[in-house]
Amino acid sequence: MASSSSLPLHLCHGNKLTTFFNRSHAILHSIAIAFLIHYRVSLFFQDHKTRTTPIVPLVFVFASELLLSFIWFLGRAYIWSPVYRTVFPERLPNDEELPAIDVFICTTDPNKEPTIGVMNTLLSAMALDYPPDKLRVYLSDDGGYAITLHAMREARRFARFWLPFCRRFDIETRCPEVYFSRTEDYRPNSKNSDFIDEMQKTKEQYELFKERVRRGGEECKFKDKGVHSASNHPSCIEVIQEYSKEGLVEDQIIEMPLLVYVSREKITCHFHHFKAGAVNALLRVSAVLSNSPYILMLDCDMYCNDPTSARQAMCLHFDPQMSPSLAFVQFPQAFHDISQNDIYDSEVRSAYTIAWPGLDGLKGPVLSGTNFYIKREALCCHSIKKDIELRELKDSFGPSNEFIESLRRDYKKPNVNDDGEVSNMLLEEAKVLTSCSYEDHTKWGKEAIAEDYLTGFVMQCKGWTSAYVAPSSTTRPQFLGTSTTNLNDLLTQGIRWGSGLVDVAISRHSPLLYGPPRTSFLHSMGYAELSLFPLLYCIPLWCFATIPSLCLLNGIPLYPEVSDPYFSVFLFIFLSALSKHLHEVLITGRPIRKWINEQRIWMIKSVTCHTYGSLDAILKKFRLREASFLTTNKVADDEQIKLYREGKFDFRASAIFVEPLVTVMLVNLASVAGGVFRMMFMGGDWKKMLGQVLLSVYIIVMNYVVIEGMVMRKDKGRIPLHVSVGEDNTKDMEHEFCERVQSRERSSDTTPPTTVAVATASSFIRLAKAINVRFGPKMPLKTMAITTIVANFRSTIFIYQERTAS
Ligand SMILES: O=c1ccn([C@@H]2O[C@H](COP(=O)(O)OP(=O)(O)O[C@H]3O[C@H](CO)[C@@H](O)[C@H](O)[C@H]3O)[C@@H](O)[C@H]2O)c(=O)[nH]1
Ligand SMILES: [Mn+2]
Repeated sequence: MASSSSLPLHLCHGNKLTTFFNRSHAILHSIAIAFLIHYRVSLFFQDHKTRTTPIVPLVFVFASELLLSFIWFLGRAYIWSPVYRTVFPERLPNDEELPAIDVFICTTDPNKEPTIGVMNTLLSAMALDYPPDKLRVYLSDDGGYAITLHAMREARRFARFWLPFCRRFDIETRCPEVYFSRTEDYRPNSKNSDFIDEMQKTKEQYELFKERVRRGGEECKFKDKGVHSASNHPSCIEVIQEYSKEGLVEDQIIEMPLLVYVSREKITCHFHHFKAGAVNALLRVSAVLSNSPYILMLDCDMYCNDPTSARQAMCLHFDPQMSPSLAFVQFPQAFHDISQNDIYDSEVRSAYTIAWPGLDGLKGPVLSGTNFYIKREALCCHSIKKDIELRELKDSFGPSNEFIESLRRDYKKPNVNDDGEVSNMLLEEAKVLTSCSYEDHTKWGKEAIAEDYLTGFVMQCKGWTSAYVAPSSTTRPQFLGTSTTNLNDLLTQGIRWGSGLVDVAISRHSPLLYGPPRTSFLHSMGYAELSLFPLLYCIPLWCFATIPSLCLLNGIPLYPEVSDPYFSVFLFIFLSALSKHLHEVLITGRPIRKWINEQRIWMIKSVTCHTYGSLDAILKKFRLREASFLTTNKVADDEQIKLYREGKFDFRASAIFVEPLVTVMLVNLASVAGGVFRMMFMGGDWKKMLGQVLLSVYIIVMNYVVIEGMVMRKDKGRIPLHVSVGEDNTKDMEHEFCERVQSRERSSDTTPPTTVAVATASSFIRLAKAINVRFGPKMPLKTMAITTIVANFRSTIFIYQERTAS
């Protein structure tokens, strides 16, 4: 592939100064950690008679310190040699030389993913600045809803107005909803009357389109109600064709991408692998229909915000040095609904500004589920050589001859005639390819061929590389989606991610074990950080949130005395970690407030979704739990948006999320109060306890919003006095559990504990209930085991309290 000029298509640069600073900091911090380890280890070797602290809390705290240090160490991979890329799409060769691209869009549930939104994504992809005969857009509808198919036909009809309009006036915003909802910025030359006319006309057509979808939606609802079920339906594949020529000049030919609706077969009892399964089905269908060498993957809410993204990606795919091994070009996930304050860190800043550029400097970023241009070859058939046996291929890819043929052949044009008609034979084949049983006894089901993080990792272990292109300060984000901007959705999504990542961490593909011979150690470290962070944050953070404070309450010191030189080691590590984070936030151009928000949400996530996610993964490993995929809600709730914009936490979240927060807060508040009381009136030694006081105070100050939600706020988003649980089927379980706890409480012979201890204990019960609710309905026995452990933890505290008192 020849470039039209000798100028490079892209540049790749690092930042020497920042890298030098980061590496120096890493070394300094490591030395401090070495001192810490030395201090702790020597404590263990001390004569147990002179050691004032009991061994159990010490072991927990030391283990937590080690875990946090370890995950910090893994994260150094990101700062080691990050790179940033600039692309020059204008230097690409002529359009004739550009390769074809299949665009995959996945949707599943019109109730959570409004159809108009999905169609906007579709239209924005159709309107990409790329030769239309080289774009083929596939929409996978996992629910198989008639409304989606209907809307797609309407979208094609509207595209006859939208596409020419965008091309003629070189419109940058090619998502119609966004374009028409803007008041200013009707570029390019708003004064041009021709433009105004066209714009008005297109706008009218857009309104008409929405109206038709809405009306059709009602009819479809009726239809869908009858025989249809989202988890049980036959496959349906349709190449969307010309609707009618109404409203158009006779021989007006508008070049349009091929548009295909795909709904794979679903049978209730057949496991369908969620999005990964949908993508696999798309891979097969598109192989027999168009077989484009490149694929763009999009979530249904991720619209193309910069029409040049395809050309940007080609700048890297055309680079003769990178191209042979380059599997995919990843663009960041950016969101259109992020507020100034962003209390939940919905933009996931650290991933897209630190981790991805960091990995890009090693061997390439993680496959992020959406917004990437990938080589088809890298996804399924890189190992195909001409002499491979047909039988072998069928064992891997299933019985379809048509599909296997596609592995060896380059399609110059889609297997569709000019009127958009496909032969019946091919449609039948496509149906076979999307049937539930097609994957049986093949590699499709076993090797999760399309499962973002793992797919990317395995690919890179096979020698493929990837590249990351973030928008510069002067260019637009390439894609924009809907983020999770309320606590419940955020943490629910967090459970799924945590569970998926830890899944990999405890599998045979665990990055540190599977990676090193196949990919560099640094690169494996980066991958390991990503897969382990939910697990390696939740354990230490639970420990730090409870053990030091409970020890403070009981007058047990865990950290060196203020006068001890080792105290400064601890202080240094604490401050060094915080200031490094602050530095990172500032160099990525965010305000200090962002740092506070990230610290807070890090703690909140660790004790909630990371905990549940890790638990989920571990239980799945032992087959005690089934995989699940709760689709993220993309419907905006005004009340929620209002709270998010005002920067107020929305605690109307499931009890399983709110309970742990309340627990941790109560424990720490009680401990600081009790600890200070002890020091002032009971002759405690403040010098020994200062570390713990500081830690608890830090937790309380950072999570002040929880206290505010508990006692100060009066709006709907506050934490209700009774965090009631809405799930009916868990009610009985919960009731039974409460009974048991209460009867045990009644029969216990302990003397009434202090009010502080009651508060602590009762919040542990609430926590136990929360865990019970999450894991209850599916596995009563195991849940009981877990809850009993937690409840016993509570009794342990009681006993502990009594012992130390006497
Ligand atoms: O059974 C399913 C479930 C989901 N989806 C689609 O998968 C996409 C992602 O689902 P969403 O609920 O939006 O999840 P998010 O957490 O927002 O998505 C992030 O996390 C996913 C992995 O958990 C990645 O696959 C996504 O690309 C990434 O954006 C959506 O288009 C869905 O329609 C399906 O096609 N079939
Ligand atoms: Mn999403």
